[in-house]
Amino acid sequence: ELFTSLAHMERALFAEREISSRIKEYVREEKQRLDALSRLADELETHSSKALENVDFYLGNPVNAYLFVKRFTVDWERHIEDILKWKPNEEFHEKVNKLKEYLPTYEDLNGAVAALLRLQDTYKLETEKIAAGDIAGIKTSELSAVDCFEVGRVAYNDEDYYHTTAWMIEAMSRLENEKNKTVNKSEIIDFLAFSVYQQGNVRHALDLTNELLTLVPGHDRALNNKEYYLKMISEKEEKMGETATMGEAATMGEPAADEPLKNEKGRDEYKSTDEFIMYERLCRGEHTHDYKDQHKLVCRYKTNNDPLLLINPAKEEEIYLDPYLVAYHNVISDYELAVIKSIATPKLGRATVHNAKTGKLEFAHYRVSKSAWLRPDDDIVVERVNRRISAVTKLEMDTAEDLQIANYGIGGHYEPHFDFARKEESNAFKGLNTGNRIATWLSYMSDVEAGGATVFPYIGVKIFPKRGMAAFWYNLYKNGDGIYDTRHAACPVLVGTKWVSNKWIHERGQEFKRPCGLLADGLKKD
Ligand SMILES: O=C(O)CCC(=O)C(=O)O
Ligand SMILES: [Fe+2]
Repeated sequence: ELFTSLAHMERALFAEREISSRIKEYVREEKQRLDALSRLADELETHSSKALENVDFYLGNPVNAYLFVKRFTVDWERHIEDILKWKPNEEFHEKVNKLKEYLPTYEDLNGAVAALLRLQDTYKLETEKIAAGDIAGIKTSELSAVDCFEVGRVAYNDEDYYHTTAWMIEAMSRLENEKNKTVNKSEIIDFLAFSVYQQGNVRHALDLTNELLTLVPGHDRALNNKEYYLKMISEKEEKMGETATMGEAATMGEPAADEPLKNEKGRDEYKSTDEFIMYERLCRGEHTHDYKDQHKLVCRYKTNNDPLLLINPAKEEEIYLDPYLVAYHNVISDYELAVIKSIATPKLGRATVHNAKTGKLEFAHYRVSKSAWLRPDDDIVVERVNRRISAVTKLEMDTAEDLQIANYGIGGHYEPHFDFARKEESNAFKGLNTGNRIATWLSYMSDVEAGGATVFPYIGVKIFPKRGMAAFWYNLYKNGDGIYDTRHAACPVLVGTKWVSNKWIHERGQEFKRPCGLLADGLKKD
């Protein structure tokens, strides 16, 4: 009796000890979870308060924009969701889920990567430099191996094997230097092998697949692919005949392993036209044309004997003589710009701009019309600006078309076009009843940190935006013919945001200001 009872007691003591250690284990796990949550909260707080200090600066950078979107898609799914799910608290989850509505999605991730890759192409940015946090000399966050890997993966899903290869190679090289590896080497090789195969480099794909198999010996897909690649190579060798040696035959007609083929898929024919090539060169700020009249260009104070300009002359800089193209510096004040920006409301329009929410390029212009929502003072400011434009250009201001305001985000651009209607589009401005667009006044309402130039590919002119500056040119000769050399485009914004407004001036009403002529001339205003 005593003996059994003692045995019971002893078992009870063991149980007591076990309960204690279970509790301790539970508390340790809870602490870990709370530590992780608290680290996460700190991280989100640090990040958001730093970004909120200067939102335009922060989100105006394509790398920051990508990293921001990535943290709420890929990172969230990989690391954050688990921490939050662990021991759920319903009220907490309900609140977090509500806020998630405002967070970026995978669609945004695709958009951010697409913008980054488009900018990489237009501005010829090296993958290595972007990853090292250098965008055309502007310092940004560095990318980790997994950051590069995710860029490559988005490109891969888009069947863009050229960029997949470049970014996976960069991920590999970043991985070598990482103390805490952010991604598995085998995952990178897996994508890389397939993308170099898609680019036509079977031998390189085979080498990579062998490397993958040394890392993950039983990898099913790699084993299958290896067999397939070997078969392709031996078929090719047979075709090459007996004259070539084995090694040569296998690589003949293929690029060297370190020289991936450029994938042409998705690049429409337009992109290889002279015009597009010139457009991109000008966007990069390259010199494309020698201008024979360069020495004739002057800068001058312009008053046109108009009282408004006598007290405050326009600072005119000639850019081109035929077609006549000039810039006016500090011609619109910061206050006026602020008012014009504030009255811009989004409406469907006609330019390709970057939608920050979807990350896509879409048609959207901001249109200002003289309607009820204009505050009385705003109206006066718009009138005042129009009055100044009229004084400077010596043209009548018309209200046939509303002031068009465009806000381009990262990657936002507008491909080459004419502002006037061509003969075959005789109906273009019919409804307006004011004729064709005789001239364009383009106001720059913001500085742009990098990119975003207005370029004229036929004459080799590039104008880099400056806040308060305006560009002015005639679209039509005096006889009404269109001036085709005015074809122009807005380059993608590389860093920053770009605000412009277009004031189109029409033919009607200019009868005394700029009389018609019989000839295709009359480019000079005086
Ligand atoms: O934004 C620019 O630089 C040019 C815009 C333009 O050409 C237009 O809106 O018609
Ligand atoms: Fe235009």
